[in-house]
Amino acid sequence: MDAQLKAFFDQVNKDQEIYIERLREVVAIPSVSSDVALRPQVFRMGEWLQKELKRLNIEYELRDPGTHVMDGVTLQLPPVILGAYGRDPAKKTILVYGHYDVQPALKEDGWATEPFELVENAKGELLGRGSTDDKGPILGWLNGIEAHQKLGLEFPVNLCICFEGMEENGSEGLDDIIVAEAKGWFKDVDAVCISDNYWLGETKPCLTYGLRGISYYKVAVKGPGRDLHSGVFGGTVHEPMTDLTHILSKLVSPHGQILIPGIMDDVAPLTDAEKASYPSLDFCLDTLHCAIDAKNTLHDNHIDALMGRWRYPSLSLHGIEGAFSAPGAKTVIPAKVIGKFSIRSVPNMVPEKIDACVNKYINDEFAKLCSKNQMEIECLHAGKPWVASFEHPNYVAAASAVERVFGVKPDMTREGGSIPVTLTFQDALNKNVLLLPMGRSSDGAHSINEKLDRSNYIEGTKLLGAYLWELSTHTF
Ligand SMILES: C[C@H](N)C(=O)N[C@@H](Cc1c[nH]cn1)C(=O)O
Ligand SMILES: [Zn+2]
Ligand SMILES: [Zn+2]
Repeated sequence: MDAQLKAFFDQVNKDQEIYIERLREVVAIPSVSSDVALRPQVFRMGEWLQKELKRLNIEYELRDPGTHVMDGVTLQLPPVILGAYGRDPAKKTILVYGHYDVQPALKEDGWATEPFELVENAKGELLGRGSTDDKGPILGWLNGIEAHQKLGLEFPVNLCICFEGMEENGSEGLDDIIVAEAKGWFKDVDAVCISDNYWLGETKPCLTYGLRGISYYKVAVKGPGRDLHSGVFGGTVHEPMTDLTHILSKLVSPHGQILIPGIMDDVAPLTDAEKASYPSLDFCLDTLHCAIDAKNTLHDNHIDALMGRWRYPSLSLHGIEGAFSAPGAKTVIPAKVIGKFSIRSVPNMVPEKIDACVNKYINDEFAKLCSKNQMEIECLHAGKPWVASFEHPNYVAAASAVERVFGVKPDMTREGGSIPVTLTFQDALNKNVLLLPMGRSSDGAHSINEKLDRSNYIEGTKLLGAYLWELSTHTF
């Protein structure tokens, strides 16, 4: 295996410019799943991937997740792409999942460069929406296959692929497809790997065994039949913005404490073993400050900060649709406003209980206002938290691969973000799931100036390949 891996690593080094051009091509496709106008671009990105699978002789089929309603419009959901590279019964079959949709991005949000044009800066950062989340990692798997083909090297495992285009928008329809394919396309799967999260810091790779869940809400308040002049009507009407901001201010304290009764009841207690696992992690407050480009952290020690990030729930306010947000001093009373917030959940919280607590509390708080406006709460999507066993050979193989590529043992981490489908894979396939991140903590996923460092992309491509080689030597 050593000789094959060396050849593979050399090939990846040699082809790095090709990989970067490939990343440039996919970043240029604005596959934003949460934007009605950009939905065709998500399909375009799916087509790009299908072409690539064909080029690499990867057998594939599409699954149609159906339609959904977004912003009052019925839309076709982008296809789930199922691939199979090799079906040799003598080899292990590893399922890799990734998503080809991205978060929204506008230059005027504060990007230094055009978000959908890949730019490499002097620090070797590849800037562009989706570079780290999750187009770079998806390409990492495909680049690895290409490198093996160029070398005429037999692939060490059968690779089963599941790429979806709705992860950033609730993975609508995917759970049903996974359950339906558990005894179909996924029937031979031995283990699952997802590369869609980030290192804890800047230098040390990690393996991730936990994710928070997410329950995403919108609260709409509507009053007058149209927007009003605040000079003419201010002081005469119940203003929707006033009601909404009052409700939003009751959800979470400025110190991050969730104020909804019952929400914290099911949070798994901290065990001694878990407590003991924090000090050895390669993480400090400076790492966090560097990732957020500021020092306004809630906690004054890194262990509490980590716990706040991945083992306790949090509630974030995201925005208000319909509110005046342009420059200038428009004197409007918006007729309808929609507040957006989400709760990141942890073991043993369940979406149904979260939903019951949120609905009761917001209805009670709105009733206290005695407002003549109308208020409606809707959960847009919900996914459960996930924690796996990292004793499994899937993790052992990944740890060996990290040592081969980076010369260090990885940290074992959890993640504050959510990939709801992770738990579905674990439960429906009854197989171990591993998160093997490619990018760094400072990559700015979902934020402005998202990037993937050239070294993370290239070494990460080696890591994904080395992991498959390591897996081929384990029995499970
Ligand atoms: C961790 C993963 N790369 C990610 O970004 N997941 C998203 C999923 C999501 C849910 N609603 C919208 N997006 C996240 O954690 O926000
Ligand atoms: Zn994301
Ligand atoms: Zn992602």
